[in-house]
Amino acid sequence: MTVKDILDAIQSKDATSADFAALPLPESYQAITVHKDETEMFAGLTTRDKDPRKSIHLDDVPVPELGPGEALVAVMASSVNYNSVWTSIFEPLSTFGFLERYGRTNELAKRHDLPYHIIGSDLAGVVLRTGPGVNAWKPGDEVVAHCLSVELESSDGHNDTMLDPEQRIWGFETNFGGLAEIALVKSNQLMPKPGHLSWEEAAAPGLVNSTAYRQLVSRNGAGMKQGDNVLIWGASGGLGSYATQFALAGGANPICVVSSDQKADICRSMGAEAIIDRSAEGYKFWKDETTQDPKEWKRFGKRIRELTGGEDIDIVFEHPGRETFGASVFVTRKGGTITTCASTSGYMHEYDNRYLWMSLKRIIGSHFANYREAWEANRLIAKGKIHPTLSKVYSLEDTGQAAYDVHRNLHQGKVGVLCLAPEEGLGVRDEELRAEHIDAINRFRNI
Ligand SMILES: C/C=C/C(=O)SCCNC(=O)CCNC(=O)[C@H](O)C(C)(C)COP(=O)(O)OP(=O)(O)OC[C@H]1O[C@@H](n2cnc3c(N)ncnc32)[C@H](O)[C@@H]1OP(=O)(O)O
Ligand SMILES: NC(=O)C1=CN([C@@H]2O[C@H](COP(=O)(O)OP(=O)(O)OC[C@H]3O[C@@H](n4cnc5c(N)ncnc54)[C@H](OP(=O)(O)O)[C@@H]3O)[C@@H](O)[C@H]2O)C=CC1
Repeated sequence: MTVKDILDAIQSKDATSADFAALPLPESYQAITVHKDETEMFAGLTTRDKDPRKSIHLDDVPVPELGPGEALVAVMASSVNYNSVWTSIFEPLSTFGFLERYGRTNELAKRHDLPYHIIGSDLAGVVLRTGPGVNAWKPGDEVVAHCLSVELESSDGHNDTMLDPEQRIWGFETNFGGLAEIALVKSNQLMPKPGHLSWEEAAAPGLVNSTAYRQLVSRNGAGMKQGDNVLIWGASGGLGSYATQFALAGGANPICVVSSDQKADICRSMGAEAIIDRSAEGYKFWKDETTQDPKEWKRFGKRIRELTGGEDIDIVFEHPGRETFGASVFVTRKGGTITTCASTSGYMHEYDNRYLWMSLKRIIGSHFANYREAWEANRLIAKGKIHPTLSKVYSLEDTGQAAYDVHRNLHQGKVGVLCLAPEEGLGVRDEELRAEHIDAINRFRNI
């Protein structure tokens, strides 16, 4: 039995759940990995010079044992997230530390502590097997998986599953991720695959869409409301392309920051009007490595006021971090909110606290999304209210190049990866809904 037999079953129109359940599992499968004995390979290099193409491997790996409450999924497609870039350059720390720590928690979790890390935090595919106690899903179900892995044995996470003390991001802080032909997930990560999308389109939004939903829309994040001026950094990037859609769909006013004409055009085509090209306008918030330039914050704020008819920002959707955070705090209106989920350019932020406290602003930390938020975000995709922002699609063996593109900011929106899917465009079940939204679905393709 090989993965080819699994693919044949997925592509046959008449395979039943019983047929999938009867398929023997292969002994091994292909997966994108990083290796524990290579974690020092980039020592001494700058972040920019660490090349994911050198650390990312395509390996044959054994199928992991299936535990209670878990599912093995045949992965048709996945996508590249920035967390896989971090893993592949071993920053800010090697993810093998996460796997070791997880492995120490219980007997079953020991499976995750291996000398290789199968990465990837998105998937679209078909359930192959479910473990004891799983009733909601069965072999043959077409699914996407969100990346929240929690144990929920502590009451801390019972109101908001992101607050579980054993909260992990699947494929980053756990093993057996989605950039592979088969993945292991907790069954509570599974959600129905939106029927109007192909495998690679369905695999694209998961992580970033859910994160943007919590960070911007949810009451756990900024709780955006109609009319809010929302400053969105990287507005055509992974997170930003969903934040922009949420702002527009929610009646807010996105002020989109991008770094090229092409990206400005993408934001315009999504429906945004207020756009700032940070490259063309040359903002330099730091005079040198340790000194910021408040004059540049003011120039940036003035530009925002020009675009808003004199208004300041209600919500900043932050993730670049050190480079932009001082400006973000400054341009926020009295009582406004800066919500942050990342620090791509550096995690030791500096800002002038007088502008925060004197103007009663708030900084909110946000991370991925809880079970419910991830489900709500996926529902919006399934209803055609929010669309995938898939640009380019790579083969599994070219994942290193795909991660390189994201690391070097050469990409637009989301970058997809075909895992078992032999070509793009497969897996669409609802042609009618697709036809209704085809332009929006294709907006980012091949640019
Ligand atoms: C969905 C996608 C998301 C993304 O893409 S996010 C971007 C990628 N992610 C990242 O870049 C984050 C990577 N992770 C990290 O960098 C680290 O993961 C953290 C900095 C988040 C945490 O580091 P850690 O080593 O796990 O925690 P500690 O707090 O540095 O050390 C733990 C030790 O510190 C003790 N401790 C914690 N809180 C307190 C306290 N309040 N007072 C005293 N001690 C404390 C603990 O007990 C423990 O101790 P003991 O080492 O002895 O076990
Ligand atoms: N905590 C969480 O749950 C999550 C955290 N993240 C983190 O968020 C960050 C962004 O992820 P994602 O959106 O997928 O990545 P992308 O690279 O797809 O998009 C980020 C965009 O931010 C802009 N940007 C990058 N650096 C800077 C800078 N120095 N100043 C201003 N703008 C900048 C770029 O747009 P442009 O050049 O057009 O301005 C870029 O396209 C990563 O660090 C990632 O790890 C992501 C998802 C979830």
